[in-house]
Amino acid sequence: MAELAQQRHGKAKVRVGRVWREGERHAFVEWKVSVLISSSCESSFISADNSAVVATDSIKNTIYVKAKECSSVLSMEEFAILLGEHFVKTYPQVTGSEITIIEKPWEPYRINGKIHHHGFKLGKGSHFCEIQVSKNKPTVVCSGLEGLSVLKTTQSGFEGFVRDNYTLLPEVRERILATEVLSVWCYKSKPSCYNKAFETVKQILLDVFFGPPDAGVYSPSVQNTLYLMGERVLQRLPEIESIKLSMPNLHFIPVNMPKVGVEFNHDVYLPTDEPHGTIEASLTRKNWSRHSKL
Ligand SMILES: O=c1[nH]c(=O)c2[nH]c(=O)[nH]c2[nH]1
Repeated sequence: MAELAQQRHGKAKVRVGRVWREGERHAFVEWKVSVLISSSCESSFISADNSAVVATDSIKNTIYVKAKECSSVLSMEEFAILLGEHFVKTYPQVTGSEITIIEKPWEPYRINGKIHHHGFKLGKGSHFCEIQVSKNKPTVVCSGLEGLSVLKTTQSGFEGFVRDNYTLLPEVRERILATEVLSVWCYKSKPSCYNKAFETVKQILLDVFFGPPDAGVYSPSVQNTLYLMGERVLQRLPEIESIKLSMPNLHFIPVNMPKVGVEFNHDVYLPTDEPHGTIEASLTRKNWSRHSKL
């Protein structure tokens, strides 16, 4: 005979994106929420009687319901407390709950000291370079930026694409646009300072992605935004010969579960990394000639 010494169940790593759109500036958080509840449901383990089990699927749904109910911005600690209390208060058989939340450190984008109304950035991105030295060819100098995560909570849509028997995606003029920018550019002449050129390119990419801090700029597709970002770099930095941009479309899926009281109103999202759209392009100057691997 075995003794059931301890048991818990719950749902782990439930991803939630929450946007609050009151006021002129949007607030946004991205959380990964895990819940474990202690409850008297030993009989589920021992004798296959599930009558006391709060399904882990319901636990997951509850996270989205509570995120929806939070009508103004709150800290993850406050959210965890109200979520944990919900399980303990709602179900007589639940004696305890453990809530763990990890928050992605999205921060509002700042342009010249002004806070962007709906643009967010994660980290700074890394600077890298790729140099090719040959005996009988000029040295090729390419620099790059990787891991620059950016997100805007509005001013993005995607319409007018192919609709056929395989299409489910609705056309939208309002969605979250999130990506992690990877870019490599190659020089045709030496800039006065490589580090300064890197900072300028990064600033241009960010400025074109986000648009002005108050109104932003509408993105009709990742493709168009990517092109405009690269084009602006070639316009502003004559020493750059070509630029490649790769921008995954990191989907924020609307959470719409009317049966449990979550009607999507551009507020609660399921953030995803995989699968993601893959959008990439290389831009060169019109009279560009030198061989490059771009
Ligand atoms: O900006 C986008 N470009 C696409 O090619 C695409 N495809 C898709 O499903 N969503 C999007 N969004």
